[in-house]
Amino acid sequence: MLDVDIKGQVGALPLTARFKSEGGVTSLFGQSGAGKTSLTNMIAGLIRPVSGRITVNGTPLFDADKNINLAVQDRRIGHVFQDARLFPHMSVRSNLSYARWAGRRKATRSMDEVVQLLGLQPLLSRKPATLSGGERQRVAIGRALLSDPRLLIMDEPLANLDQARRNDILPYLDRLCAEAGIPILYVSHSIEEVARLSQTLVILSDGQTPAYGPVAEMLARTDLGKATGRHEAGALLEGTVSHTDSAWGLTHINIGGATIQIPDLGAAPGEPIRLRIRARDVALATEVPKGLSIRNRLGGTIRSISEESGPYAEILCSVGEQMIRARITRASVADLGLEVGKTVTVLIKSVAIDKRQRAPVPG
Ligand SMILES: Nc1ncnc2c1ncn2[C@@H]1O[C@H](COP(=O)(O)OP(=O)(O)OP(=O)(O)O)[C@@H](O)[C@H]1O
Repeated sequence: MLDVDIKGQVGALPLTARFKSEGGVTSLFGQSGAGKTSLTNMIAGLIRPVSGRITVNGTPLFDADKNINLAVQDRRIGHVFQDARLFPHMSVRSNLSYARWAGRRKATRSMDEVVQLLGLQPLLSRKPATLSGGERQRVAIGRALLSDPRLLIMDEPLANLDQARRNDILPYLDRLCAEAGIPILYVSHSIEEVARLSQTLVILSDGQTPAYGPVAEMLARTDLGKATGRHEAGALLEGTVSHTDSAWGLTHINIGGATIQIPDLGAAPGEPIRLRIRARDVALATEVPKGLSIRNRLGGTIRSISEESGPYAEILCSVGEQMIRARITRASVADLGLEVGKTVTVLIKSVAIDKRQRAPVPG
């Protein structure tokens, strides 16, 4: 449980942050300069807020009214930065054991467990300079975990990696987020990472937290366009694998009352899956179309239409209990007579959903 309600100042930027999360992975999402790093530095004790309080699992780290301001080392926060910051002269094994020693606590996780979780065994005798950026970040995460933190802060851990290295490390982050057993604050300006890894999403915009809540709910909100970035708009569907049609190479995902077909994921029936569907990959029809190549045709109801002046409109549709966003032209909205409450067929191209957008539902 993470409870933050603080005001502070970083250079010229006044920062006011208020959010609560029930644990698991909380993502702090915002554009560059929104104040993400400054906020995590306040939580970690590197910058002092002017007022308010910060509580992790019931322990106050900072409370201006009660004059509580725990020192950085007493906050027990594992901090993973964009650059791994490993000791260059030490092997991976020594970097990990140093963290354990520096933590000086009875760690809840053994070295073997952490090595296993992050796939570090083949790297143990190597020096940081011989590792790839993704491998270095995995070691940095392992080191942070071994200091037995009460909270793990990851500040854009993938920011310095190219797409191929990101794809290498993401499955480890999936496991970490599902199995870490401690709250994680994950800072990112990639909506893909946020949608994949987190349960709670906190939006940070111009030093303010205008909204926070369950990630699927937040991504379905069309009023947060400025903070989340329009081009990335999409919605998160949660479902389970029904079966894979190997003749056509398609996995069928049950999203509760409807099925979506996507390129074969190699996932077993029953496996929980998250799918981020980008708004620009969704089209709407007022009648069930015939002679169309798009396989995913879901019955939906329009719940909101964004008021915009540009050429595009964002439409939020409910499909069963889930929400899907469509980005279409305002001209189409007018031509088709789309309005709130109208039933539509939601069309999603199967090929638009690739493996990079698939994500397991964190446990
Ligand atoms: N020590 C400082 N002194 C003065 N201004 C600062 C300081 N640190 C940060 N700022 C300013 O505060 C604002 C927020 O910076 P911050 O690094 O927290 O943003 P961010 O959301 O983490 O950005 P990015 O995604 O680019 O890392 C920026 O305008 C930055 O220039």
